[in-house]
Amino acid sequence: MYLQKCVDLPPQKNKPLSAKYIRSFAFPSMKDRTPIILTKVIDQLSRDKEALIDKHGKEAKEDIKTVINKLSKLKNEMTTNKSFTDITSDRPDAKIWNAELIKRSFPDGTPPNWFESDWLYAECYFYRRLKEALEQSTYLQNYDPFLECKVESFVNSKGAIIALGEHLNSVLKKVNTLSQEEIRKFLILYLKASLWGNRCDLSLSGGDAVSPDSNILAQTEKLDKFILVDKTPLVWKTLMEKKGYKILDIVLDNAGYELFTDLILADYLISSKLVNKIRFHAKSQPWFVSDVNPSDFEFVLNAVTNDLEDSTLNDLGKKWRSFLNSGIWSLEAEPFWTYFYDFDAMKENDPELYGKLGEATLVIFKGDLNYRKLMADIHWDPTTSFREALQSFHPTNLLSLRTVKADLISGLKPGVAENLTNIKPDWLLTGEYATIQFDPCDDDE
Ligand SMILES: O=P(O)(O)OC[C@H]1O[C@](O)(CO)[C@@H](O)[C@@H]1O
Ligand SMILES: [Mn+2]
Repeated sequence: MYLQKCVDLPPQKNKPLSAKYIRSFAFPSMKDRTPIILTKVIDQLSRDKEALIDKHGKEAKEDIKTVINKLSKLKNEMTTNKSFTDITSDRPDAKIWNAELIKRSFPDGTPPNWFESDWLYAECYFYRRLKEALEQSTYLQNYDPFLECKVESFVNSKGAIIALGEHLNSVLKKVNTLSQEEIRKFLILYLKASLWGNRCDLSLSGGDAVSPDSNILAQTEKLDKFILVDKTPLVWKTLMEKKGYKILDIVLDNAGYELFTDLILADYLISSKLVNKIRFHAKSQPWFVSDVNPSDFEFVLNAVTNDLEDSTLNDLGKKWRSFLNSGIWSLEAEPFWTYFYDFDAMKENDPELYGKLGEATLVIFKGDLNYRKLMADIHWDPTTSFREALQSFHPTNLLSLRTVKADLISGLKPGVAENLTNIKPDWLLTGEYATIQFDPCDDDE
């Protein structure tokens, strides 16, 4: 039986998460959630078939059929726990994936599989296989099966988007006369809006739309009790103490509403002169359903600029475009973000990117998957310090804004995790709770 090697255990202390532990979130995620995501991709392709044929001609029909067959085969491989196969692709990253497959093979040479591997590796491999099927086609090379649900998430959040946009606009009108205290207060407010934006990922919901409360700014205070660690004072201190030219990196998570909250924060940081330049980091391929690709970034910018109902949004959109044109903002999509690597592995495997992040005064990591990578996807004792859990990853001052959606965490005070387990056994999985965690730059110590 294919699940024979799974054990009836919860995640194991100080070990990477894996679907082999039946009482961990990785198990139902690999058994049910990922195959559902794949089924939805196949359904989406079937729905888009006519439009794709209209666009590319009837030759596309066979092409779509071949991709659907490959994806159905992938689903079967996953649900019957088949061994992983090499990535067949001309893209340079294939070599890295294929070398990893050998590295992770069992002692008898059998390649890794879906349920016994580390969960992070298996999940990332899934999205790489999805891309492989598209890459091998003629007409679907750049097809994004998650595009429609990402667009929908933006459209469904319109109320919250307008409210946030108008709030920022009214603050920026008086930005030059704000006191230090007011500048600090609004920084914290927009950091929290961006944090709670992370509740709206579409991977946990399997692609179903999740809409934010349209009154998110009024909500942030009420939500404070769900923030288990709040290091916002250190963000303020860091930005205040550092003099001269300040670069901020934002390692983005989800498209749609969450991206909009990130752009609001980024605008505020530039307009209040807390930083001088912001580099956004997106994913270069469809990733964990709702993660931002460069085209999703473009979509949000265009949607905001051309919004027919709200001229405040139009003004923000024009300003954001000018930030991009002048280089005050930039958008990058380095391959490292769509590998299987955790961030402890960055220094060794992408020293250039590690060095680049080191140029920044602060790097913000958004969301749950980035958090998992920060933690090397290890089930730490919850009282392990955030710093220790980061292991070798200390490129510069680092901030994580995460709503808690997977069974790992660090930096909690003794007793907090146990208490939450008593009152809400699934507290690690629902996105209701959040953490704002900070690691200072080594040079500052
Ligand atoms: O968009 P986020 O916040 O990274 O969340 C992604 C979801 O995907 C996972 O990383 C695993 O599928 C979960 O941990 C989380 O539910
Ligand atoms: Mn995501």
